[in-house]
Amino acid sequence: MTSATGIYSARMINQMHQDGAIISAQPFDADQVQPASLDLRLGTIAYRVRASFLPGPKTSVMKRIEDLKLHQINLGDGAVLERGCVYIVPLMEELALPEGVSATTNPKSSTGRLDIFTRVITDEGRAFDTVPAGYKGKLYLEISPRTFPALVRQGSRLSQIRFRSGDSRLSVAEHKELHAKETLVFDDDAIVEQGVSLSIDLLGSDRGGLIGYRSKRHTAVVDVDKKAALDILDFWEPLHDRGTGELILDPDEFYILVSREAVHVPPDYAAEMVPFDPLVGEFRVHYAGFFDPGFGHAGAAGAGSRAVLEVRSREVPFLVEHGQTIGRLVYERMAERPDNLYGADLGSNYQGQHLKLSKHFKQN
Ligand SMILES: Nc1ccn([C@H]2C[C@H](O)[C@@H](COP(=O)(O)OP(=O)(O)OP(=O)(O)O)O2)c(=O)n1
Repeated sequence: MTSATGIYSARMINQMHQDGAIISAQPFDADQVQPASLDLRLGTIAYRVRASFLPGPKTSVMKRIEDLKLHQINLGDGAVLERGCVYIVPLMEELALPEGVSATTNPKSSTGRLDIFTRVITDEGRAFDTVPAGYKGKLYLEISPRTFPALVRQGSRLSQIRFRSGDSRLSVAEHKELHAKETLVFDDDAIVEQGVSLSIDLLGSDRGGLIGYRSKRHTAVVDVDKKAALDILDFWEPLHDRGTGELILDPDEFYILVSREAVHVPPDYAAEMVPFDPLVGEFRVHYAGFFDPGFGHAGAAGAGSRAVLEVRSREVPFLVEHGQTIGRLVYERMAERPDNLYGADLGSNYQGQHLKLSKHFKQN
């Protein structure tokens, strides 16, 4: 195994699996290892709990589940997870990480686009979605569908994990340098600081004024494992610009919007979208997410790819305007260039996307 610092590539993830650092009773699914991440699979049982929690030092997740459990559900034949309820599911993958290798987890983009709130918890964990270096033990997924009831089963993949050694996030100067060389966002006025800023497109000029979607309430169930199965209009209300370039976010609603800028992740890098500024608390990109090496890369048929924004207002109705900054893409070095890039024959769902709902909907 190479000792290079940075995000682990698909090859290095497979190597960790062979070396016993990632343990799973069942072999990986064919497309489970992505260019710079591994999808995590649900195990056989979901525990419905009264409240979300972090175990903290000296406590295991199972111990907390025993205290907070309402009932348990077998996922073997599939089960519907209800809106607003909190479930904890032990995952099929376990870890025995070498010292110096840590990991972070994040909902898959498809999960975020369905407003299914998910976070990974570890034994003795003090933070969500954070796996400390050298962690040995099980992984658990907290799941809470916020908008649509979700049909899941053993093996469903709702979240993903990224491994890294050291910290290879780029500094301000390195972001500026990489942007000058590779163009990270296609915008003449790009703001490049600790990451590149992304703003909202509320004109939809290239889509006949379609600016996004607002979720409907009281819908049918979404089967998380079925692609292109659902009619958009049964679940979403399309939103059109009426010449103002503005939108009032209702705090009780969930929105899918799109970035104004096309984005680019060069092959030797991975990126993560984070809220623009935690102090701008009125609205946020809800789940943000991992961006793969090669996303938006012309050499992987990605030129022009936009970032999809899952947006919620916090407490009050909040007016957002075309071009308003909403998120930040922070770049990190890969430990090595992945053999395959996002979009290059990997069955990737979102390469080259503009405004795009999750893969579960029939796209017109
Ligand atoms: N808020 C976000 C998060 C991610 N992405 C893009 C960049 C990612 O490289 C791509 C795929 O992300 P995931 O791997 O998280 O998504 P899925 O696993 O659901 O899709 P795929 O099967 O295509 O990998 O989507 C996006 O446009 N907007």
